[in-house]
Amino acid sequence: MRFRHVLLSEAGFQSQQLIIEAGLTLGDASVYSKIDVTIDGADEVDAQLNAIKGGGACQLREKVLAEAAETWIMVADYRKNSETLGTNWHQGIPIEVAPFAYVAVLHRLAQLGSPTTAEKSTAVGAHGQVLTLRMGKAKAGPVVSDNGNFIIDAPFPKEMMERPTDLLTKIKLLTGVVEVGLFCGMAKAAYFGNADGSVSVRSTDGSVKKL
Ligand SMILES: O=C(CO)[C@H](O)[C@H](O)COP(=O)(O)O
Repeated sequence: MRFRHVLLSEAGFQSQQLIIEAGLTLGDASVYSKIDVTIDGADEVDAQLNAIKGGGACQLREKVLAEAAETWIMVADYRKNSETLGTNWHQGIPIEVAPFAYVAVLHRLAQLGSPTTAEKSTAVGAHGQVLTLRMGKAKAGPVVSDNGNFIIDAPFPKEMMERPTDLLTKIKLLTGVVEVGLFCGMAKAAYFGNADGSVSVRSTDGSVKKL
C-alpha cells in the first residue's frame, strides 16, 4: 500500500495543532481529495461497524475525510464497542446545524422521535437523555463547530437506533442539518483496545481477531 505522509487539517482544530506541534506535513482535503487510509476515533461502534461520531463536534470534517479515503479505519477502546448504537453513548446523535435553523431542526427531530423533556420518562428508558442544543463548558452559550455551526445532541429510542442508516437518511433530509454524526457502512475495520492491553480487530464480515 502507498502512503503519503501528509496529514489533513480537516479533522478539526485540535488535530491541526497536534500535526503542527509534531512537525508533520499539514495538508488540506481540497489538495489531497483522495486519501489512502483515514484512521479516526469513534464515540460508539455497533456490530455492523456503524458508528456514532461527533462527541468532539467534528463530524462534518471527519465524514469528508472518511469518504475521501480508500480505507477508513476506526480505533476505540472496548467501552465503545456495542451491539447497538446508543447502548453506551447516551447523549444522543451529534447533529451539526446551521445556527439560524436550530429551533426548526429541534422541532423536526422531536417529530422524528427524539424525546423532549416533557416525554422523557416514556421515550428514553433508563438514561433519561433528551434532545438538546449542546452548550459550551468553558464559555457561555452554545458550542460552535469548526465550521461556525451549532451541535444538537438527539437521542432516539433503541428500535430506531437499531436501523442507523434509515435514521441517518431521515435526519440528513431535514433542512438546516449540515451533517449527522452517524457513519454507516463506511468502515473497513474497527480496532478496539481491550482492558488487558490487547487489541481486537473487527472486520466488515463480523469476524473478530485478537492481535
Ligand atoms: O467523533 C469525534 C470527534 O467529533 C471523535 O472521534 C470521537 O468523539 C472520539 O473521541 P476520543 O477518541 O477522543 O474519545
